[in-house]
Amino acid sequence: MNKHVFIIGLGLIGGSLALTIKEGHRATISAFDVSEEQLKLALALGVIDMAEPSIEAGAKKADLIIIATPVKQTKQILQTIAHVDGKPSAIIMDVGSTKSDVMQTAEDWLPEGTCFIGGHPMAGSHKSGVEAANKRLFENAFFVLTPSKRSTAAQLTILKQWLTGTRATMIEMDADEHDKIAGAISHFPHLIAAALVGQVSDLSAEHPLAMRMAAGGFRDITRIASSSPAMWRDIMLHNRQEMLDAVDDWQERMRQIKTMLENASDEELFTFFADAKEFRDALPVKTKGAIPSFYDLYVDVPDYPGVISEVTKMLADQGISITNLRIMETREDILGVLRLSFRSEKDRKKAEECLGVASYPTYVAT
Ligand SMILES: NC(=O)c1ccc[n+]([C@@H]2O[C@H](COP(=O)([O-])OP(=O)(O)OC[C@H]3O[C@@H](n4cnc5c(N)ncnc54)[C@H](O)[C@@H]3O)[C@@H](O)[C@H]2O)c1
Ligand SMILES: O=C(O)C(=O)C[C@]1(C(=O)O)C=C[C@@H](O)C=C1
Repeated sequence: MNKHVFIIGLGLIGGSLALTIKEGHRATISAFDVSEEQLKLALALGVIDMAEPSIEAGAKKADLIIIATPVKQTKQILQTIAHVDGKPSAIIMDVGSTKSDVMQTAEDWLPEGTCFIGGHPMAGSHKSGVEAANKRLFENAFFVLTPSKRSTAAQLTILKQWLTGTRATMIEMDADEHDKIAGAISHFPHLIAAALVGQVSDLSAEHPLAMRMAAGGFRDITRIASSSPAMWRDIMLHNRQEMLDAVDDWQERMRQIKTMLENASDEELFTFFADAKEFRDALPVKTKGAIPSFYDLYVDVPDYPGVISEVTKMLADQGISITNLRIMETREDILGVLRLSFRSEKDRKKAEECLGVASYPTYVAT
């Protein structure tokens, strides 16, 4: 019999999951979203098969329910679902960036025997909405699952089968440990990115050139400050203690840096940067996960008219598709002024070979 998947909150993550499930399963996928616009768009883009008029209507018939709203709403939705007379075999999951509060709400509200498994794909974007949904978003990323008293090993296996199309690496983790790690590698960096933007924003009131001069370094470290403010407000409030601890730790680090600067301690400053570089360089580059790889290739091209079309034609002649092209405004630490993005490592390798034959130096950023 045809299975039914119901997604609540059809934005970037809900939409991307719908696309991955569609690929691997013959299931009807329906969704509910408070935004009718999102539902209309999702239907037009073929992301879902049908829109539901309410949470109750979709939850009643679903085999798999995915809650993909901001975390504050997820907790309210769990309370709504608790009153729905759904299929006894249904699996309910969420995709929220914080886990402890959500797991506690499921435990407090869902009736005995209802299956709930927490989820968090460690991949995303600063973009929101179903228009940004992408079936490859989770490829090679970690997908954290937090099983609970409300789930069995067999149900966890079924859920993993539903999620095979993500091509993500499933890992199981306790909610508190998840929140500690995600707090350090995702939540706190968003706080710092926004604070850095605030610092430059204040500076540009007096020095308007600051905004225009902002180059690769500032752009790289602050890309995530363009994310949804509502989503990040909720994440901060749902991982508040970890954030408070991280702020304390950060203040202590800043105090140490201040001392190094006051004392002009060149050796200590060198060690500070060298230690950071060593750890950062050791992060995996080929797989997604803590830091996603985008299959980018930097090409050092001479400065003459028509050079970009020469490069793109060369790749097109070899049947290699480019998913994105950017002319770098500054060279920074990367040689090459053209950044080409590809869909896969295989395409990037082919492009590297093709451009190498034509004597264009190419570089892969690590
Ligand atoms: N964006 C990321 O990088 C990322 C990555 C992993 C996990 N997450 C988590 O995934 C969840 C969704 O994030 P997103 O990036 O897809 O956000 P999004 O803004 O793209 O989508 C959220 C959707 O939920 C809908 N919504 C809000 N309240 C609702 C309600 N009460 N009922 C039904 N629909 C409602 C919104 O209209 C929107 O369409 C969040 O909990 C977030 O923490 C985000
Ligand atoms: O790439 C981005 O824009 C993200 O912010 C993705 C990111 C992250 O911090 O790494 C954001 C939130 C998530 O819960 C998981 C992934």
